[in-house]
Amino acid sequence: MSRNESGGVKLAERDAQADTEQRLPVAGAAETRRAVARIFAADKGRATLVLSMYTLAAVFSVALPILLGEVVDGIAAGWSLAEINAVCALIVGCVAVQFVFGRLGRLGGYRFGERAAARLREGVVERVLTLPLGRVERAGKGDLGTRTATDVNAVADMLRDQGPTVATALIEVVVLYIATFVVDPVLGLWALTTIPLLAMVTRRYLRRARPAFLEQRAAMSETAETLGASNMGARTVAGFAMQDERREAGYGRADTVYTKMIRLIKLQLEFFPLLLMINRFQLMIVVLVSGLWYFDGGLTLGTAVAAITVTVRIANPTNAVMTRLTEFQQGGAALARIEGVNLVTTTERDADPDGSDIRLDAVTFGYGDGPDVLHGLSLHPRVGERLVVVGPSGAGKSTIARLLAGIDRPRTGTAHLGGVPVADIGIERLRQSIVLVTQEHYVFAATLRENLDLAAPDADDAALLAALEQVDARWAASLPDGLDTMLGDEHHALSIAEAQQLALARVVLADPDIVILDEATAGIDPASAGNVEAALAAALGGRTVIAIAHQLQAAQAADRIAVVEAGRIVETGPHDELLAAGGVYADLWHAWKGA
Ligand SMILES: Nc1ncnc2c1ncn2[C@@H]1O[C@H](COP(=O)(O)OP(=O)(O)OP(=O)(O)O)[C@@H](O)[C@H]1O
Repeated sequence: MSRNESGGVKLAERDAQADTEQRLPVAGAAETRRAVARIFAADKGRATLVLSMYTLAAVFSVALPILLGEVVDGIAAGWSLAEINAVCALIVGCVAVQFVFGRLGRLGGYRFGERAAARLREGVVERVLTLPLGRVERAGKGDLGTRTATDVNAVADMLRDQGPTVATALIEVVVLYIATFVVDPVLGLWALTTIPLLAMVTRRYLRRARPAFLEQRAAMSETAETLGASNMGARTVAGFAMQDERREAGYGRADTVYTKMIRLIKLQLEFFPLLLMINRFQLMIVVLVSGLWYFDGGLTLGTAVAAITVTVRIANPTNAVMTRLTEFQQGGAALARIEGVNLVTTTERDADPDGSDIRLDAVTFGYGDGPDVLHGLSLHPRVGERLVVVGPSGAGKSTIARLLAGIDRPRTGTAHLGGVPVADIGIERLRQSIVLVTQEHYVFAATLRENLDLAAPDADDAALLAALEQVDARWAASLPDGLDTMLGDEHHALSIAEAQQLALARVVLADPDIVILDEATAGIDPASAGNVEAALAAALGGRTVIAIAHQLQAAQAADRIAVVEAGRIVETGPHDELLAAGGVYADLWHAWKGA
């Protein structure tokens, strides 16, 4: 099977698997409420100040209808012009004060939201970085991507924009209800009569909307997953004429999102007209009662006007709260998903290795619920040895690398570093001992210096340049701004080979005891790959190097070669010995030489 074909089969297998992969958990309502409480507790002072501003703004705003009622009664009682003017001036004063508190509150609310969103974003990224790589991979790129980007943005939007609006409106509603009691306690009670109805309708809506929002967001994640897979594997999709299949998969996902959205819209179409009716009903009750009472002589005209004006004003903030409930639900669903990342249970990784002896003993391993791909395999690289692992495509070479690097745990048998299971060693500690370099390299949109010193924050420029030289990265010398050159697609884009050399330079700088290279020079053209490998070998002298290689050239120079076939080690020994033995390695060598 050619490399391209093997890649195609793997893509198809892995993509099909993505559906059944272990999704990250989603937090329940109680956990989400605790997350909200944590957000507020983290900036308690500012939150209290902002809420006080909102309350003051609401209090000064209800002064207007109450004072208006006073003016009406004052006119009826024969107030002088000066008295009327004084109350009107008071009204203007209240409006001005309300405006100032309102603006300050909004500004403070926005700042609070911005800071909370930033903390949330940092928190989730930090958490993802502490998760074992195997768990992150199983979560699926689409799901994780949606949680760390789309969901965090939705919560940020809720905290920054919707949050202050809803908080202001909620406080206004409460203050307005209190005001109806201040105007007249009996009318206040009448205004409250529609509350049970409102609570019932809202509760019913929220109960049905929460799962609907969660389902809609999950469907969006799955769409991102499917489209991402088609995108990443575009060449393979074309090579295997899988366009129709992929298109159908995309349509299928989009259809699910559409169905979920329609369900939500239907829920809202039921809820909002009901809300409007309840508002109107409340106003009708207060107008009717205060009107009848006024004509009966039990109420002054001013009190009736004040009660009706206050009740009219209840509708606006109530609607503002309810309309934004939708965004709040979206934000709540997004927060539940972000909080879910914190709920991922991982075994405590606190084992402390004694030395740098690494070994696999009788390990079996398979992906997910799939069959074993390694069968009782043992491999013991000697300390300081350069061991090359070769074998046909799909034999299990990369899987060996993953077990040695502690990304996955064996099903049975042991993968030990310094006498303890590799997968039990804390990520930070493990990275001091082992670095795995694969074909996937990431070039950060940052300077060359920043791209390098993430592997060794204390290294000076001379050390960074020496590391580049040690991996034969001559291109670095001709960069316009040297180590200060900005890298990344929008600045100075590196070729695949250059990005691989950058990754290898990071290994030199990180200086771990054990380096695992999984086809780490595959993107470099074969002629230069030899130079890079020789330079790297010199740089890594004294380290244990386990290299997975397709190019058998690398094997020739190794201390020892391990040949893997169908998940088992079938031969080990130095090049000359294996060649003379005339077994699997000799066949591979001759085939490679012939090619
Ligand atoms: N993430 C995965 N999910 C499911 N199966 C996988 C996954 N990765 C590898 N496999 C399967 O495990 C087996 C061993 O794969 P592995 O990548 O270790 O082989 P390899 O020798 O490194 O192959 P290659 O030389 O093509 O990279 C193959 O059958 C492969 O299809």
